Amino acid sequence: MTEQQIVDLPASKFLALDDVDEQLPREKNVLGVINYTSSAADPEVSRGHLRVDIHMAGSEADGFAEVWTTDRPVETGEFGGIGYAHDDEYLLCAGRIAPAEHYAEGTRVAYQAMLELMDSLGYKNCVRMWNFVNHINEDNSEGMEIYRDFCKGRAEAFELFHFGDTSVPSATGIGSLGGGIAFYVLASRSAALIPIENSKQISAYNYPKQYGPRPPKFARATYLSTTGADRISGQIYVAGTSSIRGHETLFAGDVEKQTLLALENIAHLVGPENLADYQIEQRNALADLDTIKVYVRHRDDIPAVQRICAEHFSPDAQVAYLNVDVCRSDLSVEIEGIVHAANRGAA
Ligand SMILES: C=C(O[C@@H]1C=C(C(=O)O)C=C[C@H]1O)C(=O)O
Repeated sequence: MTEQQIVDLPASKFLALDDVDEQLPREKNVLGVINYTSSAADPEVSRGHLRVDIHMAGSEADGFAEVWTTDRPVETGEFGGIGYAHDDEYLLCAGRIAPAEHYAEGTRVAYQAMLELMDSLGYKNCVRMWNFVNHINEDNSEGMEIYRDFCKGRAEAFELFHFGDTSVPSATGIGSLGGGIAFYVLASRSAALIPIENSKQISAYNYPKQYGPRPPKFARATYLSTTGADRISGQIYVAGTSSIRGHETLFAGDVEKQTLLALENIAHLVGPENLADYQIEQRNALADLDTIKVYVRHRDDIPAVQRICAEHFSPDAQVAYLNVDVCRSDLSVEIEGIVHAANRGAA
């Protein structure tokens, strides 16, 4: 594909879990269905697209399905325990690490399979990753917090594949309700990406050692556009964002203040001042965020978090609330989303 041929950008939306098959758009092909549901299942591709069940909801009524669609034909397969679907421009793949006493090695091996698959299919741009870690704040059998254990394996795998800090994807690393560790990835073949950091936060890959032996390797956001020259009409994938300034957690124990700071962090991240550092000309605000996931540690806090979010998000945005743990035990809330359609006003 040459730079002149314009490729569409990925499309995703949330559907209700019940009857998801009935609701799948008939005029499109399905790349993947990610069920945020009440049990875990290995990735599978028997229906001509990628399917994976991630244990993120106490009951099906609290869950939802994230559906990725495309106009191009979809091919599926499995490689080293990784299920995948791709349409010649975008690859969606998923893997799982069974419950274990420690996770660094299993994470490294599963990530290696995923990175090898990307290489072999020609998807060199790792756009966005989601990681769901059961017992994320508990210690492994050697006394290391499971999130830190996971971060170690991930850092090792990226290192083996020569991913420098500025080529890691934006990501989410969040608690789940069961199933060891599950992950899925969106990668692109010809669409270009720019990793974006937040000038008000230290890059996660530069966090000091107090947060674990290997830092979390992810970008704060990824700008994805059809060509490298297009700094106007791309999408922005916002990583899981929390109440962190510099590298420090702020407002521990105050969920409302933590929600407001997480929102402020996202507003700055996707806003014109931060994007100007990357010559991206978009004037986004929180109202431009869509397909939003809000992770809340304590179920009782959900109404307060919902109230604050409703004041900032577009009434038309899709927003899912999930009651799970967050990567640091002093964080009560975390928010992610995608700016799908750019607000193109010149910066
Ligand atoms: C909230 C933070 O990190 C979380 C953990 C991530 C990971 O390990 O992949 C990515 C984003 C967040 O889900 C943060 O460090 O700011």
